[in-house]
Parts: sequence; C-alpha cells; structure tokens
Amino acid sequence: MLATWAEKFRPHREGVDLPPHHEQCLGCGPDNPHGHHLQVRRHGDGVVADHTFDNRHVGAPGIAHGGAVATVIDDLYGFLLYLVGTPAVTRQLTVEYRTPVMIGVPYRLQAQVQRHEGRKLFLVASIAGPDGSVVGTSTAVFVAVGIDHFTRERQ
Ligand SMILES: CCCCCCCCCCCC(=O)SCCNC(=O)CCNC(=O)[C@H](O)C(C)(C)COP(=O)(O)OP(=O)(O)OC[C@H]1O[C@@H](n2cnc3c(N)ncnc32)[C@H](O)[C@@H]1OP(=O)(O)O
Repeated sequence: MLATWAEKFRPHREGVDLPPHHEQCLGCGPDNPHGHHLQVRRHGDGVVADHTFDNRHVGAPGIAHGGAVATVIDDLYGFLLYLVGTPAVTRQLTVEYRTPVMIGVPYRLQAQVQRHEGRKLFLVASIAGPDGSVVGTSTAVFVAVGIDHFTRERQ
C-alpha cells in the first residue's frame, strides 16, 4: 500500500480525477462501504470535488452530520499532498459551519495551500451549494512526515 501511495506523488493533469489515498480510505476509498467515495480533481494549484452526502452520513434529520462534513474536508486536504509532493498528516482542523449541509444536495468543495512554512502546511477549504453560496469554510495545519510515520509501531 505504501509503495503505491508513494507513486501518486507525481504531476497530475488539470481536471483529471486524482487517485484515492487507498482502497479502504474512509474519505475516498472505493472499496469502503461506509465511506464517502470522494472523487477529487486538480484545479490549478488546488483541488476540487463535487460531493453529495447521503443517508449513511445523516446527523439531524435531513442534515449531514458535522463530523461527516469534517471527514470529507480532511480527506480533501489529503489530495493537496499529491500536488505538494510530500506525505503529511493533520495536526489541526477547524470547520466553520455557516449553514446546514443538506443530505442529497450536490456541493462543491475546494481546497488549496495557503502557505508552506518548514514542515507545516497551512491549508484552506470551502464548501458551496448549487447556487454558489458558501455554507462552510475550513482551515488546517498539516505537518509533513516521512513514510515511516505510517509503518512505525505505536501503542
Ligand atoms: C498508506 C498511507 C496512507 C496515507 C493516507 C493519508 C490520507 C489523508 C487523510 C486525511 C488526513 C488525516 O486524516 S491524517 C490522520 C489524523 N492525524 C494524525 O493522526 C496526526 C497525529 N499527530 C502526529 O502524528 C504528530 O503530532 C505530528 C506528526 C502531526 C507532528 O508531530 P511532530 O513531528 O512531533 O511535530 P511537532 O514538533 O509537534 O510539530 C511540528 C511543527 O508544527 C507546529 N505546530 C503544531 N501544532 C500547530 C498548530 N496547531 N498550528 C501551527 N503550528 C503547529 C509545531 O510548533 C512545530 O513547528 P516547528 O517547530 O517545526 O516550527
């Protein structure tokens, strides 16, 4: 899995779907039955995804669970790493929920790198409804790690 993940750090053409982090990834893995199956493409220096939350991810009736929205945004940030060219992990994630994200409504999510400072990546994202109105915004700090981060034994 790590070898195939490393292969994903290469130039990707504008508008073409980016490869999932891995098959079982909660955000984008095609083989995870509980996942969001997020499909992401490069858009300039950033990434974009069109996504509709379904009833597996409901919180209040008809409204996407806030944690599900955060999951999708966190995973979207993970696609920026292909463009930046380094593995990194989420150290801090903030989400501002401006208005409810509705089940069954197509949203457009966008993310980009705001700035790079040593090992730290400062990232921003937004989620907009079909009329273009922004329903949520996010910031994140990712910290670059070596591939050994994913193989190291921990308790
Ligand atoms: C098969 C593969 C699939 C891979 C599949 C990947 C899929 C992507 C999915 C989405 C992403 C995720 O869910 S990732 C999973 C969730 N996240 C995690 O599990 C991460 C858990 N945390 C950690 O492992 C660790 O805290 C690290 C690696 C992030 C950082 O630890 P560290 O290496 O000891 O670094 P540390 O010195 O503490 O901090 C590094 C620098 O960041 C700064 N820093 C720390 N916090 C902040 C902050 N809130 N705002 C600003 N800056 C901060 C510090 O001051 C420091 O600055 P300076 O002194 O350097 O200036």
